[in-house]
Amino acid sequence: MKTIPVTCAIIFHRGKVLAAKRSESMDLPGKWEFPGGKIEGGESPEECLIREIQEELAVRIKIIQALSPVEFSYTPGKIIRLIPFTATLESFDFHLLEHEKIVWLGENDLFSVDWAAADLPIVHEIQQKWVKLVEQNKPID
Ligand SMILES: Nc1nc2c([nH]c(=O)n2[C@H]2C[C@H](O)[C@@H](COP(=O)(O)OP(=O)(O)OP(=O)(O)O)O2)c(=O)[nH]1
Repeated sequence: MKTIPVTCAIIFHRGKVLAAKRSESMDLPGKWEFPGGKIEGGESPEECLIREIQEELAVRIKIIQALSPVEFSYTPGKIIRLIPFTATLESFDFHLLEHEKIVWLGENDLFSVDWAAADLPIVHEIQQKWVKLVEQNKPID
């Protein structure tokens, strides 16, 4: 069984988190996710995530903490290991280079988008820890 490690960023800003809609040209078209991507040879999960966010959204992030990884299989013989990290923004000029759109979700609308199945346990974890995570992922002025 092949396991593919994929990192993703839960980006907090002003008490909300960023969700991104996968475009028609991506796998799982139309599903919502936390932006990120597959780990490439030799890089750490954190290096991968900083690179992916720059490539997909053209912003810089600061990684704050790891959440619980999720393993999920969409196709027989292939498991995705989704490795989430919370993060804050270090630059703010978004360009959607791959996704169809982005939205900022607050505590009460976390489940208002059609999440990719692998993301659901992560969204539950965020909801459970919401107040603490918002506090821990505030930029220091
Ligand atoms: N980035 C990301 N991928 C997710 C999430 N949830 C989820 O099931 N996936 C799946 C979708 C894809 O099958 C896989 C990640 O692939 P990707 O297409 O984002 O990775 P990548 O940018 O490195 O793309 P590529 O090498 O295939 O071009 O993981 C998520 O929250 N973020």
